[in-house]
Amino acid sequence: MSRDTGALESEGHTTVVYGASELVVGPTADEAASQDGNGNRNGSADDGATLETIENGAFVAVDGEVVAVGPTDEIVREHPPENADTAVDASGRAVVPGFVDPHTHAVFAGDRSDEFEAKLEGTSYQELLAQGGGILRTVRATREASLDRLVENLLGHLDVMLAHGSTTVEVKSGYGLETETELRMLEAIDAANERHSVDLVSTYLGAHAVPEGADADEYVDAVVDEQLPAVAEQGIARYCDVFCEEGAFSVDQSRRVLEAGLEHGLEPKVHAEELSHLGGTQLAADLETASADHLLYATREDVDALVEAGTVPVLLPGTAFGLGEAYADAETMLEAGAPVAIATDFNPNCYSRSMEFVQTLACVEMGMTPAEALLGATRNAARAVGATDGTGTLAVGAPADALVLEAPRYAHLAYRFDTTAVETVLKRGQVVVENGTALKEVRSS
Ligand SMILES: N=CN[C@@H](CCC(=O)O)C(=O)O
Ligand SMILES: [Zn+2]
Repeated sequence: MSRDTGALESEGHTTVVYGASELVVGPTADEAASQDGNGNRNGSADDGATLETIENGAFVAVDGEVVAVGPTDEIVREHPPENADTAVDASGRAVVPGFVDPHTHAVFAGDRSDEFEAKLEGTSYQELLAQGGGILRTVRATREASLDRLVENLLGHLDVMLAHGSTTVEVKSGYGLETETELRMLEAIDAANERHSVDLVSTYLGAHAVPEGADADEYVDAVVDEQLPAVAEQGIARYCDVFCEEGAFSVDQSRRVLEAGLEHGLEPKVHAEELSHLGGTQLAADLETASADHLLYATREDVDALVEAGTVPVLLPGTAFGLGEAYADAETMLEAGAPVAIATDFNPNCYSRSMEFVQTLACVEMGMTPAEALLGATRNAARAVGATDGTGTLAVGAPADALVLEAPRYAHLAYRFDTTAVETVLKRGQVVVENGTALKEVRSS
């Protein structure tokens, strides 16, 4: 993740956001200090107790970094809004940290809307894949797409994500399944990160599917011997991920890929227990991966292993929603003390770019509270992508990535499921979305 790229120059810039009916700073101090920091399940049952909020709150940022947070009267006395380069009157509005979307496949080409219709008629996700559809179909379209096309597609998605409050987004490769296209996807992510004010975290996912006509073991050889060294040489991926699933990669094959990634300096992540229980979660715990993602079929033992390993469970309720599957057991994870994160999983099989909708699903379908969902979309999501600089909070020292809601309470994020509740987005202390519309400064050429 790069903080000095994108369209924004923040040197010397001062920002004051004041008058917020509810300013969400982040998790309560105790939780932030604790190992789990998951919210209310181990402590108070009071929803609001999980987040530090300030009534009539304000914050100040200098050079895109929060330098003061507190009650508006105290803050504006020291930092009069009229002296600031950016001043936002948030009266009657909740202000929350910008969302971190820690799991997306947002760079791709092609259209799979007809597969949605096939699924409605009863064809399963795995059947589509076995017929050369699904991921393999997007692979064919992505291999044919130029770098410029992929960058433009991704920038368009980032505009939508930003307007829905995502200020940091993880993006995976995985629709190339050969060196040239995997590198082109990672280059597209790198180029979009340079040009767009959303911060991107880049993940290499060469082991996303077995290419058509290939043998899985031989393909793993190609990932380990050819793709990974080439990706590492370019230095444009932070993480290495693998789809550990029947019909994709076994636990042993997944381990080979992730261990080879580690040798090349890429931190591991796993798509685990999405469509069946295969053992990817135990592998994640064994390798102490940054995150284990999906977890629809994870057992209590798996969850305990994740907690022990300090691996963040990333839940993707949009995928279960789209596939009509049962949801991951978030409540068991929270009760076990796991710092549950949530993500869109935006991809051609899960067409949602909205972390707000994900918060609604987290609450309505997975039994999370609005506070747990917001923590999952901010601080815990930041942990899943290794952002340890305060991203996902508005505490002093954190990047000043903030959302002003067209609503008086943060609970509206999960409560509403119509249009966006996000009115204004600040990235590193500068307004990049106003009245729900991305400003042209969001992108550079
Ligand atoms: N499950 C594997 N990968 C994606 C889906 C990608 C696709 O269907 O194109 C996921 O995380 O949901
Ligand atoms: Zn995924």
